[in-house]
Amino acid sequence: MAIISVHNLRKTYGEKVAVDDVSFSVEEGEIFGIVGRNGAGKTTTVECVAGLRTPSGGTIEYGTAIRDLKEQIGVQLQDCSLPDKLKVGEALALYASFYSRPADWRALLAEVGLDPGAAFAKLSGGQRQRLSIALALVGNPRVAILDELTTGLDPQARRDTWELISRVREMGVTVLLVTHFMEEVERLCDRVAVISSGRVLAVDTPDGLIARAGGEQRIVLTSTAQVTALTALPQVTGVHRDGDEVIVTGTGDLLAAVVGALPPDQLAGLRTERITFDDAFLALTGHAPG
Ligand SMILES: Nc1ncnc2c1ncn2[C@@H]1O[C@H](COP(=O)(O)OP(=O)(O)OP(=O)(O)O)[C@@H](O)[C@H]1O
Repeated sequence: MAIISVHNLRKTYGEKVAVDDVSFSVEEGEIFGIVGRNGAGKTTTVECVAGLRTPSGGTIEYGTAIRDLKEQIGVQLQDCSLPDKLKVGEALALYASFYSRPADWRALLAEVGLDPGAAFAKLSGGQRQRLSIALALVGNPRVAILDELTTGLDPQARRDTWELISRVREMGVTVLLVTHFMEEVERLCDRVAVISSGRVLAVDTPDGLIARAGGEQRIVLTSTAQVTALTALPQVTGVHRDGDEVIVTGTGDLLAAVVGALPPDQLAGLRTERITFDDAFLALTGHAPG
């Protein structure tokens, strides 16, 4: 049963079409990713889902678990900011007072690993993001919308935040995650909608999207390899140099074809690489994420 179903969503700001035609459904209990580069329409889409913006067209349906958007959809939007001197515990207590059935905010703070006595100004980037997750959860929502949570975080803080997002799902909260980090999508999301210029290009599992990239494989060789011998192979779809390496992409039995086409001394350092969600994104949208 879908907890959120978006049908042909459109949102314009004057002449500007921010969201052109977006449709997707989020199942209860999943982490659903919305991925696309800057300006693709991700934030506008989730703001419409959260009831913070009025769509210009299309419909958004909610499952029976959502009776009141404000109560049952918790939102963490980009750039959370609070008064410098406000303490973490005070912020949680204040936000809890907005809801009819708030979570136990002390337990929530323990879960995200924050000291209730810490002042907002003293928090690191990662701690601020953990606070924003706690604020999104304090109303005991059924769905949490998390928008670009890990942008600007160092790798450790990003990994900690990913762990926390997994725990949010384990608490039974459905997560709608906006991101342009492909690694985040691969690690966290059950399914993902790829958005470009206000339109959905694909909705699938991360693995499904990778498979859609044409079942392409990639082989990396040292730069002494004879590129012309490779481009003539029917299995090869692309050859390009990247610094000291030659990257060969293709389909079918690419490895055997490449090994057969080159003398052994040119096969030194040969390795095969897994196609990543990054590659799939590139194949779908024609441009790199971010
Ligand atoms: N209030 C607004 N008024 C006018 N244009 C807007 C407004 N909000 C967003 N836009 C424009 O709509 C388009 C989609 O913006 P949106 O913020 O939804 O994209 P996004 O995918 O979330 O991008 P980002 O990753 O940069 O946040 C952009 O071109 C943006 O400049």
